[in-house]
Amino acid sequence: MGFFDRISEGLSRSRDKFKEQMNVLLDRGPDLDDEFWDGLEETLILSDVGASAASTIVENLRDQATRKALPDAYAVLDLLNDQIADTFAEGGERVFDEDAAIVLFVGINGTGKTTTVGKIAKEATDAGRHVLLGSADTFRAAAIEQLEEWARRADVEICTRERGSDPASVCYDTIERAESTGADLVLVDTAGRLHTSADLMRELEKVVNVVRKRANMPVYTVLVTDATTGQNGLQQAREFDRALDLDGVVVTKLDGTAKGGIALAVSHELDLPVLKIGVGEGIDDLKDFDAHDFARALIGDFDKRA
Ligand SMILES: Nc1nc2c(ncn2[C@@H]2O[C@H](COP(=O)(O)OP(=O)(O)OP(=O)(O)O)[C@@H](O)[C@H]2O)c(=O)[nH]1
Repeated sequence: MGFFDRISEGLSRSRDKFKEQMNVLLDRGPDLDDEFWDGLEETLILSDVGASAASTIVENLRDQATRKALPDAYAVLDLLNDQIADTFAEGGERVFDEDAAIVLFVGINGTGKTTTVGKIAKEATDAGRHVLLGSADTFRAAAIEQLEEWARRADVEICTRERGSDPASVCYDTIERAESTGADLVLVDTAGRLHTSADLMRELEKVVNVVRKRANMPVYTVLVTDATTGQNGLQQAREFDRALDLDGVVVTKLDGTAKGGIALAVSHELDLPVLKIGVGEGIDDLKDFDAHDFARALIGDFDKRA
């Protein structure tokens, strides 16, 4: 199944929610009055795209409606998908397209960091890259074994230390190993932590700083966020970005959530490109992000004139 079919299936609940609210708004007629614009903004906010993205989208559509003398709400809705796509931050290609890079995966507990590292390892190996995994999640007992299992499935090497070890030391070992083996994509799994825990966030900052100082290739920090958490994901992203200066975001669990709009909220408000999306638990359930397909899957098409 291609990206669009997969994401379209996954986001059907988000799309149904949006459609239902839009239909209520359109029932009063297609006039481009203040009630329509306010209603559109509210519908977007209720779809979890965030207040900032919703306001940008409506402002730009209003501007286009005036410039192009659009006749009615349906003409505006024809432009909505493109406008949503344009509201995503751009520039994520470099993270996985560098000749060599270290990518650290961070986020709160259970968002899918380990799973995402495993999926990316497989994808990158299949594309001919020399991948090395680092298990800096030394906190959770099963995390090391879980990543080892993913390494086995993806057929890549992994650096680990026993549970309770200093995560920064694991990163050191991993970088040394990458240098000696010539690995060109190093994926580091870190322990999940609440963005509200100052101690744990400081620990993560230390790990990232150690890697940035020691590494001889570009270092990227990527937030793994779970779409099912909705608006809470935005607050998490703010805190992780403040602490680590993130480079991008992977949005997981987009299969079957009504809160898929959160991907846009995080990307737009924090200017973070969406690098990949997770649409299931399997090794192949990771897709490259395509803003236009995503917008189409989130909103659907609106042709009620017929
Ligand atoms: N449906 C679905 N489940 C996912 C996806 N990504 C991960 N999961 C599931 O989410 C659960 C948590 O995934 P992990 O990879 O262990 O999460 P983590 O962030 O490493 O967890 P901690 O190390 O405890 O913070 C597992 O059951 C995964 O199978 C996805 O895209 N869709």
